[in-house]
Order: sequence, then C-alpha cells, then structure tokens
Amino acid sequence: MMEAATFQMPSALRRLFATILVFCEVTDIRQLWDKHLASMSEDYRRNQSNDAALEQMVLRDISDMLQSMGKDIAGYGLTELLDTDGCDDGEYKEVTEEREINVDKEHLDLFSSLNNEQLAGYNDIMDHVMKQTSQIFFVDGPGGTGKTYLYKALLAKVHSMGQIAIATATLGIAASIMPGGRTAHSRFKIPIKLTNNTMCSFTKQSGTSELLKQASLIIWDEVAMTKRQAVETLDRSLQDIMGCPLPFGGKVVVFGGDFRKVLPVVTRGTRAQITDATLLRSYLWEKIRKICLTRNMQAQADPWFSEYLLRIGNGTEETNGDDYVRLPNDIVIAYTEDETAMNKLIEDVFPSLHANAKSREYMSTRAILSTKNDHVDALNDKMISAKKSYTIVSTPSRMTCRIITRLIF
Ligand SMILES: Nc1ncnc2c1ncn2[C@@H]1O[C@H](COP(=O)(O)OP(=O)(O)OP(=O)(O)O)[C@@H](O)[C@H]1O
Repeated sequence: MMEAATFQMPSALRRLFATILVFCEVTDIRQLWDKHLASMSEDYRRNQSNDAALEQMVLRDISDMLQSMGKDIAGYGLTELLDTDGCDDGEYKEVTEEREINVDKEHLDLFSSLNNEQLAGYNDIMDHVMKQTSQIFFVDGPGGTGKTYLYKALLAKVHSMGQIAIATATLGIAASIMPGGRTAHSRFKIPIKLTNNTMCSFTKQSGTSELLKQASLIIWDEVAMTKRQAVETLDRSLQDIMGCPLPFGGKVVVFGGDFRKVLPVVTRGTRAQITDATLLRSYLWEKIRKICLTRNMQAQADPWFSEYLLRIGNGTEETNGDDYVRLPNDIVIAYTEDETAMNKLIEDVFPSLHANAKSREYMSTRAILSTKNDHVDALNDKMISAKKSYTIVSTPSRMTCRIITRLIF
C-alpha cells in the first residue's frame, strides 16, 4: 500500500485495499486502514471536509467493491458503515445522484450509427420505456457485437428525457464503462447468501427503493455470470415495492450477457449444478424477450475470426474426442526451444515497434496477454534489453482477442 500510495490514484488504492482484504491474510486490518485512510480519501476531500463523512465515503466505496467480490465489509472490523438511505431536502441521495448524471453528447449520437440489429432492439426497448409498459429484455450477443454500445445509446436517451435509467453489471469493470454504472449487487442491495426466497436488503422507505420506483429503465449487463437467484431476488423485491405482480414490478428491464462466456461460480459445482444456477433455468427466462446481436463490430475487418469465435462459443466448431478445438495453423506461432517463437510473437503483435514506440495510438491498441507474471517479465526484459523504452502490459484488453490465440505453443 505504501508503494502504491506514491503513484496510484485514490480510487485505485481503495480497490487495492479491498483486494488485500479479500485475498491476503492481514494481521492488523485496522492499522492498515488508519495508515492509508488519508491517501485513499484524497479525491473525496476536495468536496468533503468532515472527517467522519469522508471515512464513510471511503468505506462505502470499498464496501461496494467487496460486495462485487462476494464479501461483506462488516466482517473486517473496520468502522461501522452507516446506512445512508436518508432523505435530504426532500429527495433521496440515490435519486439526486442519478439525476445528476451528465448526458454525454457522444453517447446520444450513437443512435445514428446503430446497426440494424442494435436499432431494432433500441426501438423495441424505447417503445416500452416511452409507454411505460412492462417488459424484460435479454440482449444476447458474443463479445464485440455492440451490447455496451446499445446500452450507452439507451442510457443517454433516457437521461436526456430527464428520466432515471439505472445502469448495473455483475462485474465492477463492466459497470464502470456505463455512465453511473454500479455493480448490481451493490445497487440493488442483493444479499450475498441467496435462497429461493431472499429479498434485497433495502427497506420500502429507503433511497434505493425510491430510486427503483422512479426508474424508467433498468440495465443489468453480464447477467450470464450471476446466479439466477440474484435476479429472482430483484424480481421479488421490485414486485414488493411496486405493489405489482408483473415481472420486476412492471418495470422495463434490460439484461445482457453471453452464456458462451464465464458462467456463475458454484463452489465445487458439477456442470449440471452450474447450468442450473444460470438465468436460463429461471422461471423468468421464458418471459424474457430476446434481442440477438450477431454482427461482431469489433472484428469487422476480420470476419473469418469473428465467425470462428462464434462457432467455438456456439459449440459448433469441430472438436477432437476430448472436446478440444484445434487452432488453425495460421493463428498459432509454433513453440521453439530457442527465442525464435518469442521474437516472432513480439514482431507479429508489435510490428515496426521501434518506429512506433512513441505513438500513443499504436501502443494503446495492442498487448500480449500472458497467463503468468514470469512470462510478462521475460517479455518485458527482452524488449527493454533491446534498449527500447516501452513495456508490455499484461492486462486484458478488448483489443487483444486476436492476440490471445497467438500464444506460443
Ligand atoms: N454500431 C456500431 N458502429 C460502430 N462501432 C460499433 C458499433 N457497435 C459497436 N461498435 C464498436 O465495437 C466495439 C465492441 O462494442 P461493445 O464493447 O459495445 O461490444 P460488447 O458486445 O459490449 O462486447 P463485450 O461483450 O466484449 O463487452 C466497440 O469498440 C464499439 O465502439
């Protein structure tokens, strides 16, 4: 934390703190908290001078992150997180925050560039928003087909009409790319332990309840990764606060995701148990209207690759007896004992690197992914030792899907 505090933003420090809580065995959490609270709250201090309120803001952010990792901040012996579901100046904080979300002109303009599939979905959803008629949607599309693009266009439209649109996602990273996005668990206060009867933990008089009542549109992305019980919990709670027996209390709800990707985590679960935990097995599934996006907007320049990915995701690509898919030779760099393969990988991903190393566009649109830090270090060392002033980043990036398959075998 001390090292990170010297060069990290406060939000990154808070994320690091939450990660340490979850994955490390800290002997004195309180001491770690006291030592780094000031650095973790630097950004909030600009608008908040009261120390107690400041501490609550940091606690709330860390609590949200812990919640997205399936943990409860109450179990770490930190200062108690007060329930802020209060009403100031006649309006709840949750509602004010949502109303204050700026409408991004760029996002409003996305409407004019939606492809046919996106546009059909957009019109259908907006039709229900305008008429306020109950409907659940599921935007089904493999990665790169423009689900987020569609959500951004929808959110901008609803916000521009002065109405409330709630953007959530199962994962924090997916939520963060939507305006006002929060993890679904923290936004809807979904309990960590789920049964077939659980309810969200907000009360009918709370700010969260008021926000949901006022919402014209609710978006929940990457829902394929969450357990169906979490979605069903929201369904029950919305019916309860709206006093309406229709799904989600009659709200317009848009789910999105891709069941070809990662499914919910079921500890030591069998394949059948994992499948049973998905939204596909929920009583809600048959009530959901599907919007299918099939055109890969990210890989437009490479239709073969986009179709290949689709075939793998759909399970239609030929496999051998053990369910393995053979990668075509032209996207594989064959492993060699010496450094030939590694050199080829670098040259393939970073062609004419020396000439382009100072180009932000060039460097930010390519990366080599590696499963191990040791390999990242080896690649970095190799490039740095060639007296070039750049590094390979090992973070997963949207631009790297082509590169993932170019690992050395
Ligand atoms: N209609 C469109 N016109 C131009 N670009 C588009 C369009 N739709 C999507 N894109 C671009 O395609 C890329 C992938 O889109 P997006 O991130 O929305 O896909 P996604 O389905 O959410 O992917 P993932 O599931 O991996 O998150 C982005 O760079 C986006 O800007």
